[in-house]
Amino acid sequence: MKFKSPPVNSLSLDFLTEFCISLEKLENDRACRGVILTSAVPKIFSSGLDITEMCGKSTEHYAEFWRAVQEMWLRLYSSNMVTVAAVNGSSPAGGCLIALTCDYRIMAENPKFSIGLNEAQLGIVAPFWFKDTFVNVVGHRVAERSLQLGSLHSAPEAHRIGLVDELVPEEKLKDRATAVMQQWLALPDHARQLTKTMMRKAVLDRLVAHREEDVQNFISFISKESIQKSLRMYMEMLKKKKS
Ligand SMILES: CCCCCCCC/C=C\C=C\CC(=O)SCCNC(=O)CCNC(=O)[C@H](O)C(C)(C)COP(=O)(O)OP(=O)(O)OC[C@H]1O[C@@H](n2cnc3c(N)ncnc32)[C@H](O)[C@@H]1OP(=O)(O)O
Repeated sequence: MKFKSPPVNSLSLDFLTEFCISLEKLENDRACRGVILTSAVPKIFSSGLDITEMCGKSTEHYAEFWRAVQEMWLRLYSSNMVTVAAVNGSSPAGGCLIALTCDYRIMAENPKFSIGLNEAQLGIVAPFWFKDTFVNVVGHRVAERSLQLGSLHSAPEAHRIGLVDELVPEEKLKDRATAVMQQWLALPDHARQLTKTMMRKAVLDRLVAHREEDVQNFISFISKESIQKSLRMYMEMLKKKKS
């Protein structure tokens, strides 16, 4: 599956809805046992949640948007398919979450590409299920430091801390992702799927049990004037960086 929402594959409500529909179709297709996620946009895997969806909108819109973010994560983290992220560009925040939610991450070894949960840099807080997914990949200490600092890690550093499983030259990314997929698909599906469920169930159950509470927390957090101001300033900073 190739993300193609230029300029930066930001995760808008439309993007998330289409992503979930595509994932559901693949999940229901018995002939499909695995999916490789990558980007058709040069240099960017995904720029994370679309900030414009979280600025100056109604409470109803925030609720709908956040439910779509939750749905994307719940479907991908609990997928029966083998999921491999072929990270061919930068991947901050929600983009990093997508990669973390997969079974395996391969990143192009370009030191200009960065990845991480940088929410703190925007003055926002990564929700508990972003944090749980991160901890499950890199461990508590690395996750804590990285989250508090809102670190964006260069590709080599991301590999060193275990955020990505391997680095390959960009031109070899597709072949390597295919080889990894074949390796994972060589196992009997039922054994691999039950193991995956066992490893991820507690974290998935936690969001399922607190889903509506999480929506309400998001709404009250994002509606605060101080948070809206931080997001507006961040968007302005992104635009200024260009000029
Ligand atoms: C107490 C507990 C409560 C818990 C409550 C939970 C609250 C949680 C709330 C939110 C969680 C959010 C997670 C996120 O994912 S937030 C998004 C974070 N993303 C980023 O920080 C990335 C920002 N973007 C960049 O760093 C760069 O754009 C980059 C991706 C590196 C690409 O750089 P470049 O190629 O140079 O492109 P430009 O910067 O020029 O960008 C092109 C245009 O795209 C716009 N843009 C970029 N990113 C986003 C985005 N995420 N959303 C919307 N729009 C984005 C950018 O402004 C440019 O627009 P324009 O051409 O009009 O100037």
